[in-house]
Amino acid sequence: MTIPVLEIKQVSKKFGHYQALTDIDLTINRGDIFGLIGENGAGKTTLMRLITQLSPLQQGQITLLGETGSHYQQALSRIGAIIESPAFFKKLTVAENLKIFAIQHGLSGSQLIDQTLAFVGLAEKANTRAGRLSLGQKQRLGLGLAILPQPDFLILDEPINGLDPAGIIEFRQLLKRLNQERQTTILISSHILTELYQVSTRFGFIHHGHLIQQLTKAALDEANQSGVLITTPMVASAARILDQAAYTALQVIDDQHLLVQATAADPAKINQILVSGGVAVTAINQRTGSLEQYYTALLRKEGGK
Ligand SMILES: Nc1ncnc2c1ncn2[C@@H]1O[C@H](COP(=O)(O)OP(=O)(O)OP(=O)(O)O)[C@@H](O)[C@H]1O
Repeated sequence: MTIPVLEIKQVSKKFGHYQALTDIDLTINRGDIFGLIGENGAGKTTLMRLITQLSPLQQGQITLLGETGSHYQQALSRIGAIIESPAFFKKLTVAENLKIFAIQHGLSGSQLIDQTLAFVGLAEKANTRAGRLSLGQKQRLGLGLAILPQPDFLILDEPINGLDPAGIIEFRQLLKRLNQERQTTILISSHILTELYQVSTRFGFIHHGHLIQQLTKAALDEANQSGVLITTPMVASAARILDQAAYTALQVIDDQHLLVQATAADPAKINQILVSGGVAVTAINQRTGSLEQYYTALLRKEGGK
């Protein structure tokens, strides 16, 4: 059964005359890891700030964990968030930071703190001042603070920024464990699309404040099928000729690109068929689909509108 954790309806946001978000409709269901993708300034942080009420909602409706209006605050106590950089007291130790956060949130028990330290891999740094942690350890402390209240829903804005490759992998594993072991639903933004692809179960693309597309990982994989990518100024003729030559799984990506969706297709043979049919081929490549390619193609389409 799908249970919505977050329902955003027709949300728009303006800063003065600047329209930062326009008519956003988005539902995140329990168990999702929702990857939010967009260029710098697209509106990702603004959306997260609206959800967490760090910024006032001007237009539209947001329902969080089934609550809206005057009960929204109650729902907020059941979520964890890292928006922009994680905030903590630099002069206090890691354990003291967690303790203060626990007190602020009406949580008690050193067991919870120990558990959280172990979960984020900071048990050995419990008595280190937070300001002395490495960047990756700081990110983990940020995550520790966010998950301390055992939230149902976690909002993470660029949580892996600045991490080294090993740190990124560790962070990914932490998020997957949270999702699988504690059924935590996660909304995460990142510019590292290879990483976002690994961790997310659904994706949403924001462009100039519009949510231009949402899709599941399965749908993305299907749309992103590997195959042979043909670049040609004669896409329509190329498609007709290949169809006649029994290449039926064809995807016209845009007016310059055509994909033959068959992993076993031979680029040299396809090239020969096209050239002998009088089609000019600018380039022909074996393609392995990726989130990055999908996103680039989506932006190309948006740019062409
Ligand atoms: N408080 C504010 N006042 C005025 N403009 C703002 C404010 N906050 C955000 N904006 C503008 O709204 C737009 C969206 O910003 P936002 O921070 O949401 O983008 P983003 O998608 O998170 O980008 P990035 O990937 O760079 O973090 C930007 O053009 C930004 O300059």
